[in-house]
Amino acid sequence: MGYKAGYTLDRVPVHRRAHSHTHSHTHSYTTDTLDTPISLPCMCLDWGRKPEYPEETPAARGEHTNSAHTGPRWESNPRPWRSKIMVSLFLLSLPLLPVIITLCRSPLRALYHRVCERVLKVLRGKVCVRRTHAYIFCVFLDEVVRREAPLRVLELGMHCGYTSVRILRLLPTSGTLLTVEVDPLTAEKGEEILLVAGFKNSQFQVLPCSSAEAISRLASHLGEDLLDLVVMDHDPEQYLPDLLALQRENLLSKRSVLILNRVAEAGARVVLEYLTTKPHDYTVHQRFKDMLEIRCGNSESF
Ligand SMILES: C[S@@+](CC[C@H](N)C(=O)[O-])C[C@H]1O[C@@H](n2cnc3c(N)ncnc32)[C@H](O)[C@@H]1O
Repeated sequence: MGYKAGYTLDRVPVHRRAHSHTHSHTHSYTTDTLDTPISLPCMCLDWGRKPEYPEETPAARGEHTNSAHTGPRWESNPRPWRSKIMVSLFLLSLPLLPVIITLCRSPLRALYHRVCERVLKVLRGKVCVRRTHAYIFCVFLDEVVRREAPLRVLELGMHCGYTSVRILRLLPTSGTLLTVEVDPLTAEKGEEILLVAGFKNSQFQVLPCSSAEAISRLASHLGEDLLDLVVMDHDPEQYLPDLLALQRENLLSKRSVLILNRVAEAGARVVLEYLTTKPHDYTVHQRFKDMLEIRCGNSESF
């Protein structure tokens, strides 16, 4: 089999070494640590391309592509394992890329810094908005729970239990929390979090179902009691249907308090409109950003 001219990394023409090998390759470079030349074009950039050496494919040699190899694979077809090694080396060196760019003094470094700054800015903006909202909502909620010291609390939308923990830690000793989460897996994790946080099953109950379903079964959980506090943090489109269901089931008293989160969302508009049409039944006690505290009954009932 013939060869074409090429040079090793130490500038030795390839043909001197290629004689001792059964294969030689076009545009090959070798290092002293490897016995056979490495075909650089084969490394990783030729995925999906047609074979550069059609005469060396198993098909061209009359072999079936799935046939079992009798000898070591690298002897009959050396490229795949070399390619894998080179791809692995390339991938392993990727984490070093920022260090290399930072060390070299070039316009590339300035560009790299600018890209990093932009990415951080975008990420920081997104993360902060969410964190701030969750935090402000909990501060808002904490203040109401401290002030009202509710004994029976219903939370709609537990997710993984962050607000549940905040409520539970402020409840009076005999206070209990019923919390609803429609996603069963999330409800399971949320319950685990409450238990790990140190709360007991006598203090809370997780209802893994929709808010509508939970409300229809709530009387059996509450017995003679009514709800002192209802926290709506699930689906804003469900706020009005759920409020109407709570009324129908006679689960609210003249002293019940409702906390609604994310009322700026389009789905919550109908509940706000409804509340304005019932000034004798509901009073907006405070509004902060998109959070509302509503009292059942007008201000004279308090
Ligand atoms: C914004 S997250 C609640 C966050 C939680 N209160 C906290 O701060 O930790 C809304 C949750 O409500 C759940 N959810 C949405 N619609 C629901 C429904 N109709 N009934 C019960 N849960 C619902 C979602 O699965 C989601 O986990």
